Amino acid sequence: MTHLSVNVNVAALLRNRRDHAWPDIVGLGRTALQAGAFGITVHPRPDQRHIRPSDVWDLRTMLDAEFPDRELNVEGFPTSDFLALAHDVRADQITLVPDDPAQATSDHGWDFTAEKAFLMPIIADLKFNRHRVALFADPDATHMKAAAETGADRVELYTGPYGSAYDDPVAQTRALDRLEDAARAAANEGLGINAGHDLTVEGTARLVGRVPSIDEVSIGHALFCDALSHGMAETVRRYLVSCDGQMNPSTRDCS
Ligand SMILES: CC(=O)[C@@H](O)[C@H](O)COP(=O)(O)O
Ligand SMILES: NCC(=O)COP(=O)(O)O
Repeated sequence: MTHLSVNVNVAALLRNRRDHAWPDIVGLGRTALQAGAFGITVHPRPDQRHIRPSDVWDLRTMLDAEFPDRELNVEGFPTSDFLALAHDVRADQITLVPDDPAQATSDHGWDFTAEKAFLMPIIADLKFNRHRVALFADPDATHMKAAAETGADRVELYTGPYGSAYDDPVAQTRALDRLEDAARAAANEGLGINAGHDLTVEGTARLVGRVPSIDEVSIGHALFCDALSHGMAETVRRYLVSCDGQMNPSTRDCS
């Protein structure tokens, strides 16, 4: 079964628009977990455009008190501030992403060969402190040997090109083939496989149907769009069906 980790970045983006106490990030996370999500993902960026360190602490407090069997996945570029936060909140999983602070969003994986010397000591220290380490990776089978050589536990396959090809069947199939090849290569190197970015309820079902070995998908943007129409609990239930590789009977309505 592919685990679902709900990324709550966009709820924090909405909260910061007026900086009131709503939407309630922790409350939405709680509803997602109550509906069956395996975990919560956050990406505290340096400019705090959405998730703030205080949000991460609040989510950790809720998880410890109410869902000790679920996980907190903290994503970000390994600055000293980021690593200190991820360590101090006892992130179950830390997903290292090669984002420049000015980037609009995450849109590429690591250059594992060029960044190996930089990443290896960081990964070794995180694993020593009992964090699972995932590295954001382009879906390229030829990159997986170098990814494994960093010592990481998993790769998170970047699904942006796949997700954005929702209206181009040829491009979507090509992207899905790349993801399947990359996942196979990652598994052959002993890496666990996560996936994320621009996944929808339909795209997740197709992806997991093709690559059932995926350990975890982290989904935020499309899931919250759907939750505007269907509510968080029902939306999570739909994404859990997709994480089983099954198409939902309901259509995705992001209106
Ligand atoms: C790593 C990745 O693809 C996403 O998890 C990322 O967190 C998206 O960041 P924004 O929500 O800031 O676009
Ligand atoms: N790692 C992907 C993630 O956490 C959420 O990405 P998105 O669904 O908001 O594009």
